[in-house]
Formats: sequence, structure tokens, C-alpha cells
Amino acid sequence: MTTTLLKNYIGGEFVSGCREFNNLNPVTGEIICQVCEADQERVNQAVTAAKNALKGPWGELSVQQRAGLLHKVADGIEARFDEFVAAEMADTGKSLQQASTIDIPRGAANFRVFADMVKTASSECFHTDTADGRGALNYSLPRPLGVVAVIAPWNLPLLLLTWKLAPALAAGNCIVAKPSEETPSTATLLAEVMHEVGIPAGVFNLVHGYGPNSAGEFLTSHPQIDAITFTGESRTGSAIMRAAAEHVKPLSFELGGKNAAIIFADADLEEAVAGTARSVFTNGGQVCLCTERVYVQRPLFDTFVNKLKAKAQSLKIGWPKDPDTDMGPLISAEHKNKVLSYYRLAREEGATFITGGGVPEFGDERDQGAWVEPTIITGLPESSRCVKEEIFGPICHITPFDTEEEAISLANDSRYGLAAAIWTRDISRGHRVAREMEAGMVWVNTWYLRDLRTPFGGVKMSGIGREGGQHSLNFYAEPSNICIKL
Ligand SMILES: NC(=O)C1=CN([C@@H]2O[C@H](COP(=O)(O)OP(=O)(O)OC[C@H]3O[C@@H](n4cnc5c(N)ncnc54)[C@H](O)[C@@H]3O)[C@@H](O)[C@H]2O)C=CC1
Ligand SMILES: O=C(O)/C=C/C=C(\O)C(=O)O
Repeated sequence: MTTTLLKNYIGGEFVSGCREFNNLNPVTGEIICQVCEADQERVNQAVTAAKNALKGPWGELSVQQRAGLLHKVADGIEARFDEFVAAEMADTGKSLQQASTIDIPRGAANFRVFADMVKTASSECFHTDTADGRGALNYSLPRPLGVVAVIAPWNLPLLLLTWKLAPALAAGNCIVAKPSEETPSTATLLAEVMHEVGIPAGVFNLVHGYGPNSAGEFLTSHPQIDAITFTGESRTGSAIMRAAAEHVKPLSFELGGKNAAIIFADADLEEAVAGTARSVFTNGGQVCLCTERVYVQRPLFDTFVNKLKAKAQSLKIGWPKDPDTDMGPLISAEHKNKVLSYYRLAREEGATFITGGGVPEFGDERDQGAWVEPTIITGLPESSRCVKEEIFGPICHITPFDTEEEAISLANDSRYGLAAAIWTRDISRGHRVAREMEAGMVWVNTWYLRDLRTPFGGVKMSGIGREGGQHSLNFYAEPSNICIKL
């Protein structure tokens, strides 16, 4: 980073003059830098800058020119790749391996995908019969929504921020974005890149701060915001919906999950174990798609539990910079306390701990960080809170089942419906069970295999709407129909 004070970026300028808060490194709890919290006045300025920019040069650009600029943003991220990786690792404690192969490459890829897609987007056209026999032609033109508020979480900071920003910009909107208070750094670097590559002033604005009674709430309740896109906890989604209700605007929500994995007895055992270890422990379980409930067909149960235990125990928990590290700390002391409260609750609810359940001891400054052990539990009733509530940590509960119908019923017994994974060698069964899953995304014999064109989002409490490919572009633009009498 070029500065120890992360500023807001408004109307093409980095602005300070604000209350400051600390950005902490969860590896050791040390302060990384200070961050400017945007107050109501700053948020108002950012929204006004974005509103004005809609009428400026940005609105005059052709789709080709807009797409060209978005490719330059991707180039800019790639040119400063190491800085982005270092900033993401410092804010989150995630491993070098993950930041450099998933988070930052996807930050650039998100811009490229939507820049290319918008250039080839088609629109509907209908010929309509009329009484005089001459007919009429109807065609639709996509128009940007206006000023979009982007509220992003801390688990995949650049990846999830750009997953919203890129299609919103590709569709011609102007943005006021608020990254999580836990992860302000890569968003600030991105603002520098936007500035460097010549995104016109006011098109992209960045405000830092918290949610309630801070930048998040000031933004989502702002009457001049035309649409809100949010990824985070379901409860926060409800709060944002309430804040937005008075002014009635489109909302895109990607919320929490309590995702199930079903392992049938005919599954390729080694692949199912490796895939489930990945789906439970990636990013310390802090991905909305992570598996927290595992259902294993009874003949395989003991073997599977033992093999998953061995995988969990072989994970290297260590310094994020160590290339062999598999898992870093959780995002913050607060989140560590939340996850540990579920470890305690699991004990009170009568769980058997197969592995983990505590805090690793390092004997160095990491003992002040937000670390917890990868954990596997069994033996809880399906009604227990640990099986029902999103924990968002490196933990899963494993339950045995006998029949396909039972597995489907157990997996669907959740108020969430984001993702599911099914492991079987019987591909007909894979199709059949996948169709029955009450989830927005189902993986069969894999997990988190992403194609950015596919619909991404959840059912029930897991969200509203779909992101990905044309689904994102459809959200960020509204078609106007034009009817020409021939
Ligand atoms: N993708 C997911 O499913 C995620 C789930 N979580 C879960 O949520 C829990 C809480 O973590 P948080 O970081 O507090 O997530 P959160 O959902 O509260 O925060 C996400 C973003 O929303 C903002 N925000 C919070 N309250 C707001 C409000 N009232 N109005 C406008 N913006 C608001 C935050 O500042 C942040 O930028 C975690 O313990 C975890 O269980 C957290 C992050 C991502
Ligand atoms: O788009 C992806 O690849 C990942 C998305 C993950 C989330 O939305 C999340 O963890 O909240």
C-alpha cells in the first residue's frame, strides 16, 4: 500500500477529513493501517458524484469503449498483482496460495468476462400483427439502472466486490461501493487502478465504514440510490431490505447458507473425501458455498469420517505467506468468538468431536490472532442449532443416512438453499438427486467448479435473484420496449 490511511474515493479524488478506524491483521491482531469512515455527508457527496457522472462522458461512451475501459481495469489489477495479493492476505490472513490463485485472478477475470459479454449481448425483437395487416416491430433496449450501491463482505473481498462492480459498470451504471470494514485494502487499490486507467470521475466511488448507523446504512437508505446489490449475512439482507423499502428499488441479494454434501456409498471415496475437505475447509469455511452439513450413506459412514478426519488433521495451519499453508486464521477476533461459541454449543448439545474443537497454539505472536482448529463433529440431532445455523467457520457435522429419499429430505430440511454437493458414481442418481435439491447451485462429483456465465445465487433465505453472465447484466439494466408501427 502507498499510504497508511485508506481514504474514500469520491468524484475522482481520494478524500480524507473523517473519523478513522483501525484495520487489523487477523494473523496477529496487529494494526495494519487506519481507514477513513465515511459519514452521512461523504456518502451524500459520493451519491451526488455518481448521479452527475451518469450525465457526463461515461453516458456518452459506446459499449465498445466501455468494455475497453473495463479490460484496462483488469490489466491494471494484473499489473499490480503482487500488491493486491499482499493487501488481501494482510486484511484477511488468507493463504498466499488462495489469494494468488483464486481471489486476485478472479478480480481481474470478473472485469474481462463482463466486458466481453456486454459487447455481444442481444436484445429481444417481436413482429406483432395488426388489424391493417402492416404489423409493428417491438424491440427492447437495455438501459442502466442509474446509481448502484454495492455492499460487499470480507470473505472474498476483491472477488465479490468486482463480481458486482464489473457487470454494473459494463451495463453503464455509476457506482458507490462499500467494502467490508474488515477488508478495505484491495477496494482502495482498485480505486487507484480505476483512477489510473481513466474511468471518468464519479463513475466509481468508494466509501469506507461499517453497516448500521455508518456508511452502509447511509448508502442503502439513500433516496438517490437506484439499486442495491449485496452479499453477506441473511440478517443484514433483511436490514437492507427494510432500509430500501421506503424508496422501492431493485435488490440483488446473495446471502447465507447451511450447505449440504451427500455422499452415496457408490461414490469414489478418495475424490469424495478430498472434495468434501475442500468444501468444508477452504478459506477457513468462510465462503457462502462451504459445506457445513455432510450426509454419508451408512455403509461408508465410519470409513468416510475417519478419512475426512485424517484430511483435516493434515491441513497445514500456518503463516499465510508460507506456500504450503492450507488454512489461515478467521477474519477477526469477533468472528473467532462467534465460531468458538458454536464449538461450545456443539459440546452442550452433545456432539462427538472427531477432531478439532479448539484453538491452535503457536507459541508466538499468532496466539493473539483469530485462529481456530478445523473441526468435525457427529452425533447431533438434525434439530440442533449447530446443524441448523450458519456458522461460517471450518466445521462440519456428519450424519448417516440409509436411502436416497432420506438424504434428499435431510439435505432440504433447512431455511437456507444456496449450494449442495452430491458424490456418486451413478450419474443417473446424480441427475435425479440434483433436481430434487432445494438449492440455487448443485455440484455433482465436484465443488466450487465455476463457470462465470452460469446462474449464481440461492433460494429461501439464501438470496434474491441470480448473478453470473447474462443474469448479472439483466439485473443491472432494465429493458425499455420500443414499438414501431410499420
Ligand atoms: N457471503 C456470506 O454468506 C457471508 C456471511 N457472513 C456471515 O455474517 C456474519 C457477520 O459478518 P459481517 O461481516 O458482519 O457480515 P454482514 O453481512 O453484516 O456484512 C457484509 C457487508 O454488509 C455491511 N453491512 C452490515 N450491516 C449493514 C446494514 N445494516 N446496512 C448496510 N450495510 C451493512 C457490512 O459493513 C459489510 O460491508 C458472519 O459471522 C458470517 O456468519 C459474513 C460475510 C459473508
Ligand atoms: O463467485 C464466486 O466464485 C464465489 C462466491 C462466493 C460468495 O458469494 C460468498 O462467499 O459469499
